[in-house]
Amino acid sequence: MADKMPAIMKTKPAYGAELVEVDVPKPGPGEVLIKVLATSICGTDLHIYEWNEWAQSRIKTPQIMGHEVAGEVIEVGPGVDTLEVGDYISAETHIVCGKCYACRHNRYHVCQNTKIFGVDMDGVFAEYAIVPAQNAWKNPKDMPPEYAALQEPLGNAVDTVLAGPIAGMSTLITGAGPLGLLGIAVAKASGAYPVIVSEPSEFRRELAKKVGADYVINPFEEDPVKAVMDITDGAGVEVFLEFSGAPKALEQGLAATTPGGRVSLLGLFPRDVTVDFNNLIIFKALEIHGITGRHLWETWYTVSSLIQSGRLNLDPVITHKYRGFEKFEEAFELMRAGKTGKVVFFPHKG
Ligand SMILES: NC(=O)c1ccc[n+]([C@@H]2O[C@H](COP(=O)([O-])OP(=O)(O)OC[C@H]3O[C@@H](n4cnc5c(N)ncnc54)[C@H](O)[C@@H]3O)[C@@H](O)[C@H]2O)c1
Ligand SMILES: C[C@@H](O)[C@H](N)C(=O)O
Ligand SMILES: [Zn+2]
Ligand SMILES: [Zn+2]
Repeated sequence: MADKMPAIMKTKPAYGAELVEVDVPKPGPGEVLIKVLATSICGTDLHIYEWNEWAQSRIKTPQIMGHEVAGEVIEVGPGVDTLEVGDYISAETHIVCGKCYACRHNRYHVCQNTKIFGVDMDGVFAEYAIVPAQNAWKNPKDMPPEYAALQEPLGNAVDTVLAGPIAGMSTLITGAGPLGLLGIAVAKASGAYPVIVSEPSEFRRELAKKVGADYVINPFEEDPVKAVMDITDGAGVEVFLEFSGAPKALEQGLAATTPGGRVSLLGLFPRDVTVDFNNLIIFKALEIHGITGRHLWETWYTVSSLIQSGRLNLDPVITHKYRGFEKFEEAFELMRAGKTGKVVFFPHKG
C-alpha cells in the first residue's frame, strides 16, 4: 500500500474543495483503517462545499470531506477487539458520547455531544479512511458497496417512513431529492399505497416514478392539497413525510393529511416557519415526529434487512457513479444543480 493517497479536501474557508495528496492515516486506539470501496455525496457535503453559514460556523479547515461509506478493514488500531482485517463495514457517522442524559436513556440519536466524521474531523472522500471501531457496522460480503455506502442516508429515510404504521396507507412525500427518493423506496417496500410525491423538479419527478411513486405532482403548477384530496376521495393521506425542507411543503402536507394522521419531518427548514397550529395540527389531532440521524443500532438492522430482502428499488436513486475522484467538481456541480439522485465515488481504479 502506498504512503500517500488522493483525498477531496476542504483546504480553505471558501467555496469549493481540492483534490490533494495526503498521507495515508494510521489508526489510533479504538480505530480502524479502511480501504474505501464506495462513498457517496450527502447534502451536508454540498453545504460544506458551498461554504454556507452553517458550514462556516462548524467546519475547521483543512479537512477531508465525506461521511457516507463502505470499506474493507485493512488495519486495526490498539484495543480494537470487535473488528479484524478483512471485515467489510459501513459506518454510523454520529460519534456519540455514551455518557450524557440522552445516551443513558438509549437515545443515542440525540446525544448532546455528537461528533460527526467528515464534519467535525477528517472524513471518507479518500482512498483510505479512519473509522472509530464503535461506529462500524459489519455488512454481508455480498452487499454491493454502493448500496452499503447508502445505508447511512437510508437510515434517515427508514426512521422517517417507519416512525409509525405505513403498510397499506396513503402517503404523501414532499421533496424527491436524494433523501426523498430513498424515502419513496422504503415506503414502497413497506407496502404504502398510494405513494403521492410532490416535487417541483421534472428530473426528480421522473426519478420518483422510476423508484415507484404512484402519483407525482408539481407543486408549482398544481395545488398538491387538491391533488391529494382528489386521489384519496377527499379523505387526505394517512401519512405525510416531509423531505424537502420547504416551508410551503410543510403547510401543504399538513393540510393534505387526514385528521388523526401521522406526520414525520426530516427536511431542515432554512428559517423559522409559521404554521396555523390550531387548524392544521391541534384540531386535526395529528401525530407529529421530528426525525434526526438514526436509532443506534435498531435502524441499521432494519436498513440492512431491507436491502438484503431485495425489495428496495435503489438503482434508479443512484444516478451517477465515478471511478476515482478526478471529476469531483463535476459531481458536486451536478448535484448542486439538482440534476442527480445519489452520486457515488469508487475511489480505487483497479
Ligand atoms: N433530520 C436529519 O437528520 C436530516 C439528515 C439528512 C438530511 N436532512 C434534510 O433532509 C432534506 C432532504 O435532503 P436532500 O439531500 O434530499 O435535499 P435536497 O435539497 O436535494 O432535496 C430537497 C427536494 O425538495 C424539493 N422541493 C423544493 N421545494 C419544494 C416544495 N415546495 N414542495 C416539494 N418539494 C420541494 C427540491 O426540488 C429538492 O428536490 C434536507 O432539508 C436536508 O437538510 C435532514
Ligand atoms: C451528517 C448528516 O448529513 C447525516 N446524514 C446525519 O444523519 O446526521
Ligand atoms: Zn449526511
Ligand atoms: Zn451522549
